[in-house]
Order: sequence, then C-alpha cells, then structure tokens
Amino acid sequence: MNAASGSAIAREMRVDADEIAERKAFLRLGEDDAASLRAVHAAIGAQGRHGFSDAFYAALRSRPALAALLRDDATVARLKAAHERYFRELTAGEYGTDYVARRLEVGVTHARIGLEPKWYVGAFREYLSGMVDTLWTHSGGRREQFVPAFDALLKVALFDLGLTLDTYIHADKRRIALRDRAIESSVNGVFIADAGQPCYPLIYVNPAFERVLGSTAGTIVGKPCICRDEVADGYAEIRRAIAHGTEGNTVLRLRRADGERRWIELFLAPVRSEAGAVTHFVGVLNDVTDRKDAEARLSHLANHDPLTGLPNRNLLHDRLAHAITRRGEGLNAVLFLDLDRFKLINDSYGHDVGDELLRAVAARLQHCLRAGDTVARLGGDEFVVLLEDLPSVDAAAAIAGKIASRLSVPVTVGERELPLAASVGIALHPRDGADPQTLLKHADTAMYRAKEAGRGGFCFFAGDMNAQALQRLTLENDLRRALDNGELEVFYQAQVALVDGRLTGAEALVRWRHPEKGLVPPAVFIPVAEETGLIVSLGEQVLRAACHQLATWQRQGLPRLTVAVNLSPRQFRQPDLVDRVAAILAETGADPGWLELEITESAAMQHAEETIRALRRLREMGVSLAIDDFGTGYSSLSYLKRFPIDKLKIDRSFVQGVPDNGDDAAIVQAIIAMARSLGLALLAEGVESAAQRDFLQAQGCAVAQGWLFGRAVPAAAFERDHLAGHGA
Ligand SMILES: Nc1nc2c(ncn2[C@@H]2O[C@H](COP(=O)(O)O[C@H]3[C@@H](O)[C@H](n4cnc5c(=O)[nH]c(N)nc54)O[C@@H]3COP(=O)(O)O)[C@@H](O)[C@H]2O)c(=O)[nH]1
Repeated sequence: MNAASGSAIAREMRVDADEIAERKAFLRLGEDDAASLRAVHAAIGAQGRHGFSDAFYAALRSRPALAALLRDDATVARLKAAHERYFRELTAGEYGTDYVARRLEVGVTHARIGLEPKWYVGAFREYLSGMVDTLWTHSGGRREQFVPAFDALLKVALFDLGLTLDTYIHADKRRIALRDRAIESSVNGVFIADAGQPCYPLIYVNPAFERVLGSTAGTIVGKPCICRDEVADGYAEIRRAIAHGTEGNTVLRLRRADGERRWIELFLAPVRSEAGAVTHFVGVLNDVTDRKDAEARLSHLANHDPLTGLPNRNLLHDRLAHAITRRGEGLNAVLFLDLDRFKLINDSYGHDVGDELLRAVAARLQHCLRAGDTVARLGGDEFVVLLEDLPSVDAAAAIAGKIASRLSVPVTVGERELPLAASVGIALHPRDGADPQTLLKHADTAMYRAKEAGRGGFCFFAGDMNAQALQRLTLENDLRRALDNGELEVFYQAQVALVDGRLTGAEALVRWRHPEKGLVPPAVFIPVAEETGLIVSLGEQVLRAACHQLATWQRQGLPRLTVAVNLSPRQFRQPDLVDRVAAILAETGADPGWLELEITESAAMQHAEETIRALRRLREMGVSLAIDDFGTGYSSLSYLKRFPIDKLKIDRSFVQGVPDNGDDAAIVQAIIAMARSLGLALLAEGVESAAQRDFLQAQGCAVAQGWLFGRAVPAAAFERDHLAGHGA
C-alpha cells in the first residue's frame, strides 16, 4: 500500500462517520470518556515530554525482529514524531473523522514497513502500561477518579487498536486484490493446477489462458492439466518437472478448442505450502506459433535451396554427419551429380530455361528415390544424393544407374526439348571416408572421372583418384603458364589426294613443348583446356599461328592449299567467334580461301540453328568448313543438309577397321554415299596402311590424311617434307 492520505484510506476502508459512530457505540466510547481523558491530558502530556518516546523506541529496538525493522534512524525519527503527536492526541478528547484518519495512516505505515500486528500490539501495551502509573498518581489513589479515566483510556486504546488492525487486514486484501487483478489482466495465460489430485486438475485459469486455448474457464476448470497418456513431444520435460517438484518449461503443439493446432510455450513451477509440500502448480503459457513459424521459415531458408526447395549444402552436411554417426550395418552412399552441358543450355536459352531444367531435374531425382533418401542441390548444376544404410555396393550402383538413366531423358521446357544427361560419382561410407567433407570430395572426384569416361554414366571413387585429381590440377596450372609463355607449337599433318599423292592441304595440330616433360600430346591437355575454358585462348593462339603460317606460304607463292584448324565446341559457342576469326585473318593477312575450320559433328548438332547461322557467316567470309570425326555423333540428316559445309572428315575409328571389318566398311561406304548425295567433299582420317588407302580410293574417297602420308610435324619439317619444290 502506498502512502495514501488517511482520509483516502478511510474512504477505501469505508470508515465513514456512521462506521466511526458504530464502532464507538459498541465500545461505549462516549462524551463522558472524552471528558475523563481531557481531565488527565495535561498529566499524561507531561509524561510524554520526559523522553517517553526515546525509552519506548529503545525498548522496541531491543528486540531483534524489531531492531531489524527499525534499523534506519530516519524512519525511527519519523515514527517518534508521529508517536509524540499520537501521545498528544490520545487523551485530547477528540475522536472524530480526523482522528480516525490519522490512526489509519499510522496503521498503513506500520503495514508498509512490515511491522506485524503482534509487534504492534506488544508495543501498544508497553505504551499503555506506562500511562497507568501516571493515571494512578493523578487520581491521588482515588478509585472513583482512576477507574473512569483508565476505562476511557482502555476504550480509546481499543478503538485505535481496532482501526489499526483493520488497516493490516485491508492492506492484505488490497495486495491480494491487486495480485488477482494483475493475473487477470496479464497477457500471458496463467493457470493453477491442484498437485494433490490425479492428473492435476486445473483450479484456476485467467482470461488470457482462455484466449490462448480458445476455451472458457467454465469448460476447463476441473479438467486434467496433464493428461495421463500424453506422449507428445515436450510433455516429457513437464512430467520431469512435476516428478521432481522443480520448474520446467517446454513448447507444446496443442489443439485449441476450435481444432486449430498451435505452438504453446509453457512455464511450470511448483507452489509449496509453508511446510514445503508441493500443493499446486502455477503455469504460464503463451501462443508462440508466429515465432515458431518464423523460425521454421528461417531455418528452411538456411537449409534449403530456394530454386528447387531441395536441402542445401548445410542440411546435406547435417544429414551426412548424422548418417555417419548412426550405427548400422549398411553403407552410406554419397552420389555427386553434375549435369552434362548444363552451362551450354543456360548460356544459350537463358537462365529461366536453365532454372526450369534444374527444377525438373530435382523433381525427377525425388521421384526415383525413397522418402528417406536425401536429394540436395549444392548450387549450379550440382546435386548430391545421400543414400543411407544400403545393403551393398551393388545397391548403390543400381540406384546410380537408375538416376543416370532417368536423367538421360530429355526435358521439355516450354516448346523446347532439352537434352539431358548427368555424370554421377559415388563415394561410400565407411569405405571412402569417415567425414562429410571427405566423402563429398571423393564423390566429386569420382564424378569427374565419370564425366571423362563418357558423359551420362556413373563411377565409384577409387583410392588413386585424388592423386590423379592433383595431377590434373598441376596440369591445368602448367597449361595456363604454357599459354602465357608460348610453350604451344603448331604442327602440320599433310592431307593428300589419293589418286596421285598430291598435297591438298594440312591440318594444324597443337603440341605442347613442356619444359620438363617434353612434348605433351593434345589428347592429354585438350580435354583439360576444354573443361577449364582455357581452350578459347589456346584455340586462338593456334588459329593465329596457323594463319601466320599460311600467309607465309601464300607469300612464298605456293599453289593454293587448305590449312585446317580445329575449333573446339567451347570456342564454337563463343558469340563473337566469327568476329574473332575475321580479326585474326585481317591481322595476319591470311587468305580466308586457304583456311578451313573443323568442328566436330556433336558440337555442330548441339545447337543446330545457331551453328547454321555461325557457319553461314564464316562461309560468307570465304572460309571453308569441315565436319570433323564424322560418323561418331548422331547427325540429323535434315540438319546436315542445311549446314553450309564443304567437307566431311570420316573418323579414323572407322578407317582403321577397313577393309576387313565389315561394319566399318559399311559405315565408310554409307558416309561416302551420303557426302556424294549432299555434294560434299570427303577426307578420310587416320589412314595408316595401303590397304586402307586402296579401299577408300575404290569407294570414291578422294582425299586422306594419316601416318601413311606423314605424321604431324613442325612447319619447317612440313615444308621440307611436303612443300619442297613447290616454291617454299
Ligand atoms: N580444339 C583443338 N583440338 C586439337 C588441336 N590440336 C589437336 N587437337 C585435338 O586433339 C586430339 C588429339 O590430336 P593429335 O594427338 O594431334 O592427333 C591428331 C593426329 O595426330 C591423329 N592422327 C592423324 N593420322 C593418324 C593415323 O594415321 N593414326 C592415328 N592413330 N592417329 C592419327 O589424329 C588426330 C587428328 O584428329 P582430328 O582433329 O579429329 O582430325 C584430336 O582430337 C585433335 O582434334 C587444336 O589446335 N585445337
């Protein structure tokens, strides 16, 4: 209770004039009593002037419990002043509303400082006893004077005592009422459950509790607080707290009265009797559904790929770590997937199409796996599948095969049918690693091996792959240096007319003169260059060198010959390829009519329409065009007819089989017939024997290239071997 004025307290306690009159009447405190006291007032007042208060408070402070309350000298000084005032008023004979108000104020002050009624009553006795002697002396030992005065003093003292004790009761009531109103006004749901009954029935719930759970107190008070068979998540913590009589808190998924499921955070604490026994539980609860939803959204964002909704690297990592620690008999397989040629699709058709393709891949992967398997996207076109507790290596292979096969079916995006293929690398736990990083790294390494082995397949990790990966990295670094240091050289291999062995042209073939390793064959470094993108600058160096060379041969007055330069698929996909070729021709002064550009059949078919446009522009510049490795891809004849090309180069894998291998012979014959019907020139690659040469010539192939006519050699050797006597 705060320091309210006595009259305000009186109003609150309803101690008005009528109440005062009733109290006085019951005590028989009347005017004659007032007169008796007024008669002794002066004598008693004199007693108060002689250090009565000091002695009184010294007596009070001698009791340890009171000394603790009266430790503060300022408070004691204030109390003494009030006490002396009271002393003056007690026998003054005025016991109306002002007097009452002051008494109530004193009671409130006592209650506020924590002076319990027992101390107050005891102290009051001390106070009164001190007056008896004064009264007796003042009466001069006359009973008829002493008794009325003492009786009047007793009545006033009891009148005061009653008022003061009522202020204590009122202060308690007020405190309890405030607590009740605070609990009722709380925004947190509050309940009290009876700890002495089975299932701890609710005995009180506040309005916020009703709002949170959508039920009225009438329907839930008396109902069990913790259901006997409740096993839902979160209840265990509450059961534990109840069993140990301790505090507990948890978050529960509860169903509101209207059926809606909400997340409720609950704090529970035991309420103990004075003897320490748990008699009740008090609980505070809140609806934390919005917070939980936000947390769930954040956690989803942190753990999932926004494009496909699949788990991301984080979550994969967690699941993989969990799978590793789980003790099981089976194997865990990490499948690292990379889409073949995805970048090409993305670059050619735009990111929207690329995104659509990735979503389709995600859906296919999920479709062909069990619910317990994890499909994650790491970014770009990299996906990882985690298969837990597999019975055997074969099971991993079977699933990898299934994935590769499902991902080999083209995806339709809008009106486009996009070719699809994925290379899959597999690492097994525990065989290939004991932690997520190692397993992922090894699966990645195996994936590269799968890619090298031919796209659209899968490959298990093998112990020596890391060494190979390192070798490959070294090769890549060396190649970068080689490009800067001019370690690449262009060799030339002769192309001859079969009818008379006359030189018709040369193929420019790159060689790498490695400072330590010597001559490195292109089959070793071209795939690395292609994968890393270095092929673009490598290809340009070769084209520039070949154009310089042919410009030199032109200036030497040689009869016209074509110099064929390979264009890698990646180079061919460069949007400014045609401008680059034109710039190199201009820079070197080479005659475009002497230049032939070779693109592989598969590169040409990948983007047939774009290919046609690029080839047309090159053709318009006067450059001739050849399809390399013909027969190894799956050319669409309709496209082939539309390609503005001049020549087909029969792949050496077919040439090698002729004339003995019937299949190869049939293929070579079919290619020759096709070229003839399309009006295209022909060249057979890889002719090593006279028998091959004769067969090809007999079938109508006019020009060939191969070791039979000469290996690829530096320009000077080529001039010596093939151009001597022709002006070089
Ligand atoms: N993008 C570029 N690719 C290039 C470039 N230079 C070469 N390459 C490609 O590298 C692959 C291997 O080339 P290489 O080792 O030079 O092999 C070529 C010939 O040496 C070889 N050949 C020629 N005759 C014979 C023969 O009788 N037998 C036999 N076993 N091999 C022979 O064939 C290769 C030429 O192939 P192709 O280009 O398909 O005509 C190879 O794929 C090259 O294309 C470059 O500058 N850029």
